[in-house]
Formats: sequence, C-alpha cells, structure tokens
Amino acid sequence: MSDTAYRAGFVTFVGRPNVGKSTLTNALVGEKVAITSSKPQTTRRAIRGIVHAPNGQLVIVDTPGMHRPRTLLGERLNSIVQDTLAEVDVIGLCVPAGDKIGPGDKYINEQLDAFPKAKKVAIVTKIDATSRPGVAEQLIAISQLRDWDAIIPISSYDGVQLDVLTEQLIALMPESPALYPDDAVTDESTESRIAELIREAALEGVQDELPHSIAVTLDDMAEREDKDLVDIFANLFVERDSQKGIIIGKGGERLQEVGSRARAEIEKLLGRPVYLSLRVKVAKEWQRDSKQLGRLGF
Ligand SMILES: Nc1nc2c(ncn2[C@@H]2O[C@H](COP(=O)(O)OP(=O)(O)OP(=O)(O)O)[C@@H](O)[C@H]2O)c(=O)[nH]1
Repeated sequence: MSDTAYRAGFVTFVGRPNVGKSTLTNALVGEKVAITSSKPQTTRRAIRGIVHAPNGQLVIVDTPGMHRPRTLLGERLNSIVQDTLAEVDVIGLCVPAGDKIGPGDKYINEQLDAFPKAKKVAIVTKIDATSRPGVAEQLIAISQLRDWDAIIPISSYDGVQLDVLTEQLIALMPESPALYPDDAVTDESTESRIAELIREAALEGVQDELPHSIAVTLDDMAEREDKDLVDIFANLFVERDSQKGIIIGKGGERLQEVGSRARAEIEKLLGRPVYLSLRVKVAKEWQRDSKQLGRLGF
C-alpha cells in the first residue's frame, strides 16, 4: 500500500441526540443533505452524504440517535442504527466540547465494541462554543474511553478542522475505486429531500412530543407548462386532532410560516421557483402502527 492510494468507504457518526451529527454531515458534504434541528432525535433515515477529495471519497451514512425504544418507530430506528454500524468502515463518536462525558456517551461507546471491524474515531464537536482549555479537557476525557484510531476537535459552524477530519477519515478507509460519480452529493431522491425539508420547517418552534409525531409525504410534483415554476403538493401528518390545530396555528398562520420556510429551502435545492401546497392530516398513532409506518416510508 502506498500513501498515494485512492481510498473510499463508509463512515457514520454516532452520539447522543443533538450532538451535531447532521450539521457535521452537511458541513462536510458542503450542501444540506441531512435536516438539522435543535429538537433531539429528528434524524430518521440513513442518508448518504458524499464527500469528494483528490485522494478519496467518504460516504457518510447519517443515523438516528441511539436510544431506548418506546414505540415501534423507536424500534425501527434502532435497527437502522445497528444495520448501519455493521456495514461501515469507520464509526465517529461525536461528543460536544462543552458537555461533560456522561452515562449516555459511555453507553454508546460501549455499544461500539460489538462492531470490531470498524475503525473508531472520536470527534469533539462544537468547539466554537467552548474555551480552549475546555476543549483540551474534553480531548483528554474522551481519550480515556478507548484506544481511538484518531481524536479530532471540530466546529461545523466555523468550518474549523473539517479538512483535517476529512483527511483523517479518508486515511482510515480501504483502498478502493470511487463508489459514486464525482458530482454526487447524496443518493437520496429529490422527493425525499423535499419531504425532509418540509419536516425540518415544521419542527421549528414545536414542543414536547409533537416533533416525533410529524411525518411528511409528497403527493405530487409537477412542472408548470406556462411558466418557470414547480408545483409541489405535500401532506404533513400528525397523530392527533389536537396536534393538527397546533401545526396549523391561529388562522392558519403557523402553517403559512412552515410553508414559506420550507419553500425557501426547496427553491435552494431545486434552483427554481416553487409553489408549495401543504395539507395537514391526522394518521392516528402512526408511530405504533406497522401499516401506517410503511405508508409513511419507514
Ligand atoms: N455552536 C455550535 N452548534 C452546533 C454545531 N453543530 C451543530 N450545532 C447545533 O446543535 C444542534 C443539534 O445539531 P444536529 O446536527 O441536528 O444534531 P444531531 O446530533 O444530528 O441530532 P439528532 O438528529 O437529534 O440525532 C443544532 O441546534 C445545531 O445548530 C457547531 O459546530 N457549533
């Protein structure tokens, strides 16, 4: 093996909810391929972001956070995580610089023992929000969890050390030809990226259990014949009638805000003007019902 070898492979970031995994994926890819939110556990599917470098390629598989399942949705999410971890070449455990390493981080770290084939990297995230001595302390604390293949402090917000992280991850990948064409950023369909952008907009400002009750499907997407406009018809599902009211808001105000936030993001993605029609529907207890989960794409 020589240092000039081209390397390519799969990496996934794990860690407690809200540690910055999705934001890191987007920052490395340079485009929004994973939705982010200040609500924990909003990542639902294995999204592949692809990072291209002259000497290699990283395929990032974004996973839901690991947690104890309380619903059928929770169980499905956990099995997505297990399947993903069994397949990847490198696992990056993310821990924010400013949070003391706690039982949650240790639990996840211990779970990684079940995947001996994967190289393991510790990523200290959000270093922009912590003092230098604080970051140094965290690096020492994390080094004590296991014998890591690398420990890297980063900030997705400031773009600090992202190139170093990419370089180190590629160095840990097997020699391989490129796995995706050099212009690919994700293998998610445009439709599912649009549905995720709508879900992201709907998550903004909602509280308690509601975030987990929201699901989005696209009914139709079509080009207008007479002008440069894409019509998108989407459904926003909630679990209860009471939640429907919250999503729609007084006089439909909230739904309008969600629609215009989502539309702005979708227009960025498509690079063209969009007309977005959102309909709110109730799918009773969909998180616990296997038929409904299937219909909503889980
Ligand atoms: N200060 C700072 N905040 C960040 C950074 N990266 C992410 N965050 C914030 O941390 C929160 C969680 O980020 P996500 O990327 O959604 O976290 P996640 O780990 O993917 O969360 P789940 O999808 O819930 O598992 C968001 O409010 C982000 O804006 C960073 O580099 N610096």
